[in-house]
Amino acid sequence: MFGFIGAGNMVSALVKGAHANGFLTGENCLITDKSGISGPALAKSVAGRYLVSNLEVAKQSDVLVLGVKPQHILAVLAELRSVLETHQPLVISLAAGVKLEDIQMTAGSDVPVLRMMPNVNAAVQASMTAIVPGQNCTDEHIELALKFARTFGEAMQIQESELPIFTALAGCSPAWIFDLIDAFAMAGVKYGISKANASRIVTQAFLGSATLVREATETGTKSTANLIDQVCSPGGTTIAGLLAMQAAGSRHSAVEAVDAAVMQDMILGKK
Ligand SMILES: NC(=O)C1=CN([C@@H]2O[C@H](COP(=O)(O)OP(=O)(O)OC[C@H]3O[C@@H](n4cnc5c(N)ncnc54)[C@H](O)[C@@H]3O)[C@@H](O)[C@H]2O)C=CC1
Ligand SMILES: O=C(O)[C@@H]1CCC=N1
Repeated sequence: MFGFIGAGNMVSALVKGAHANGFLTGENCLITDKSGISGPALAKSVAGRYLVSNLEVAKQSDVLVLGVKPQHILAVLAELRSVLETHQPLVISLAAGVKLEDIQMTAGSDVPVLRMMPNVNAAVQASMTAIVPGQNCTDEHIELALKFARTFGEAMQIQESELPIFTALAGCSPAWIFDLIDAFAMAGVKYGISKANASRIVTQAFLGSATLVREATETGTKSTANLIDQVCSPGGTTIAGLLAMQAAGSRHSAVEAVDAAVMQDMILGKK
């Protein structure tokens, strides 16, 4: 049985993806949340069960996914500690920043705990998800977590020290990419194209470009630099635009975004 505490943006995306895959069904999915609004709606959408109590969900779950904000996760775990110690479900934390050490200490020293960092693209089964197992996780726990994560996209096991940068590059980057898509679409609007058409055009450009990069790098045929050269005709429109974009700080702004996200991860971990 999979239990979810919190039914906000991330859990909704993840449950939707795993349900579309057929992994989560009405039979193996329990959901609760504090608002009492998003939880019942999410449970209904996947024919799962909504329970009002975090404790009840913890008691009935073999895998317990904590989808509350980082600021709330330790309080939620503390409230569940005695049930977790007796029942020992695999506890999966989605929280950015909050360290395994703190999760373990609050959940109980024998409880298997694991950090998972998915992203909102899980809703369309296109997440890039990392897992970091805690000291009590067996090979079976790790396999189960990877199997679960692969129902809503790609997954990899990493070290906890790599999680801040993974969170920036995979967890946060969808928002940055949505913002870029919106910015290019607005430029289209400036030149008289409707926002809907401009968004459609730009979205297809992002999709196609990502697909091409993946194919070229997986087959080892071309690097991203080769692909850039392929589009920039000498004296052409692309090189003029690319140099303008770089002069405006596009490369630097990508690094700045990552630096700020990594810094915020550290701040969340200290709270
Ligand atoms: N939104 C995203 O793209 C990603 C979020 N995450 C992580 O996922 C977690 C959830 O983030 P979001 O879904 O964006 O937040 P959200 O604010 O959309 O959802 C939080 C949910 O937790 C529930 N909640 C709050 N306190 C509770 C309590 N005491 N008991 C039961 N339910 C409670 C709320 O009712 C709500 O359903 C965070 O820890 C975040 O770091 C990780 C990767 C990506
Ligand atoms: O903004 C956040 O803190 C969460 C973690 C990664 C994406 N959203």
